[in-house]
Amino acid sequence: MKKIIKNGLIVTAADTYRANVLIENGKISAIGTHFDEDGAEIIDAKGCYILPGGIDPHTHLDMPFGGTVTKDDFETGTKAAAFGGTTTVIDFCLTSKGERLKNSITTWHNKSKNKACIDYSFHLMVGEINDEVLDELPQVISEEGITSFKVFMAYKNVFQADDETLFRTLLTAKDLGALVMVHAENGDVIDYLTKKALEEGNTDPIFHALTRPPEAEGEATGRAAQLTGLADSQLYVVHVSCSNAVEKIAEARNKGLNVWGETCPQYLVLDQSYLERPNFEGAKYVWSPPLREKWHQDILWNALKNGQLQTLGSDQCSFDFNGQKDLGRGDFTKIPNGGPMIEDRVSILFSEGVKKGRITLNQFVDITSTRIAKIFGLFPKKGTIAVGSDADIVIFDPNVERVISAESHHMAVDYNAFEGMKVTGEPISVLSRGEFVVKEKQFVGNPGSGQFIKRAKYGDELSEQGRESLQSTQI
Ligand SMILES: NC(=O)NCCC(=O)O
Ligand SMILES: [Zn+2]
Ligand SMILES: [Zn+2]
Repeated sequence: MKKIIKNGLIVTAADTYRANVLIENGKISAIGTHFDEDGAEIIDAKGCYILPGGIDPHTHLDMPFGGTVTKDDFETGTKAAAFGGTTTVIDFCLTSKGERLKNSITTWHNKSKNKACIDYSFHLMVGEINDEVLDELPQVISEEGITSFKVFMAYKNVFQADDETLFRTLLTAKDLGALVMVHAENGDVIDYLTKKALEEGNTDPIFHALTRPPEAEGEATGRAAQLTGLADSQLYVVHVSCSNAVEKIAEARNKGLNVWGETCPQYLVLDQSYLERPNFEGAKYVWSPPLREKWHQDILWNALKNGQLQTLGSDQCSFDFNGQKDLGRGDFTKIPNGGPMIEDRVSILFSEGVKKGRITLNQFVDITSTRIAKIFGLFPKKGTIAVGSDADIVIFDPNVERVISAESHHMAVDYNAFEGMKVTGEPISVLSRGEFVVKEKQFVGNPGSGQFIKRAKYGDELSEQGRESLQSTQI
C-alpha cells in the first residue's frame, strides 16, 4: 500500500523544507505538496522532522571478544538501532589467520540473516596479507559487495596487524577500489604499558585509560595517514577519541590525502573520570580507544563542525556489567572492551550538537547518514530523502525531552553508558524500505526483514542500486 507522510519538515544534508513524501514499493516515489490520497496510508508528521534513516558505519553485533560474545546480536542490536533512528548498520566481519575470507563472510551472513530488522552490510577485517588473501580480495568486492577493509593497529596478539600488512592492504585497496579502515592505536606501546601497570599492581579499570594514552592514538593515526600518502590510497580512521588524532587527520587532509575520520557519541559527552567510578563501575566505560580528559571533547565537536571529522559511528560492542565486564575484576586487561551505543548515537548528536548550537541541523543529517552513505558506497539508495531512494525514513520529534536509561532502552545489555542523561529529541516512527519498523514508539518490525546491501566501490559516485533507482525515476 502506498504511504504519504504529511505535515513534516524534510531535512537533508543540504536542505530544510516543508513537503509531503509519497512512498511506493519501498521507495520514495515523489516529493510534493498535493498527492492523490486515495488508498494511501497517511502518516502525520506534524511538529516533526522527516529525516533520512541514520546509517551506523561501525557496529560489532554477535562478536566474540575477550573470551565472551557481545550481548547484542543482529536481532536485538538492529531493533535498538531502529528505535534510535538508524535504518542501516555496517558491521565488522572478523577473520582469523589462515581461514578463507569466504568462510568468515559466510559466518557473518549466518549471524545476521533471519535476524536483522533493518538493512545491513559488512566491512571485512584484514589481519594478514598473503597469496591466498590477495587472491580472494577481488571477489570480496565484486561478488560480495564488501568494499571496505579493516586493519587493527592495536590488540597485540589478538587482532593487531603489522605495518607491512597495513601498507599492502592500502596498496591493494587502491587497485581494487576499496576503503581501508584503521583502529589507530600503537598496540606495541600499549602492550608494554599494560604489562608494566599489572606488574606494579595497578589493576583497576582506570588503568585501561592510563595505559592507552592519546599519544599512542595520535602516533598510529599519523603513521596510517603517512602510509596512505605513500600508497596513494584511501583511509578511514574509526573511533577518533582525542585531539592528537584529529591533528593528524587534519594535517593529512590539508595535504590533499584521502583520509576520513569518525568519532563516536561516547567521546563527545563522557570523559576519563567515568573509569574511576567505585565498585568496579568504571568497567562499564572500558572500550578502546579509552575515554579521554574532558577538554578533548571541544576539539572533537569543533572537528565535526569544521569538517576535519566527517562521521559518527556508534562502535556498538555491548557486554553486560554483570557476568561479562566482571571478567576483569582484579585485572583491567580482562575487561571485555566495548560499550552499548547503537540506540543513542543519533539522539545524542541531535541533542548535544544541534540543540546546543555546536553543529547545524543539516550537518547533523550529514554526519549521521548522508556522508556515511557517500563514503561507503550506499548513496543515493541510502542516506537521503530523494525520489528513487529507499524509503528509509525517521519521523523525529525535535522537542520532546527525555532521560536515557537502561530501564527504557531496547538493547539487550544490562546498563546504559549514558544513564541519566537528559536529551531533547526522539525518533517517533521509523520506516525501512517503506515498512514501519517502529510506529509511534512501538516495535512493529520483523527480525529477518533486513536485507544485506552490496556496496559500490570506493569513489564510485553512485552505488549500483542507486544507479538503478535513479534510472527508474527518469522513465
Ligand atoms: N572499541 C572497543 O572497545 N571494542 C570494539 C572493538 C574495536 O572497535 O576496537
Ligand atoms: Zn577499534
Ligand atoms: Zn569498533
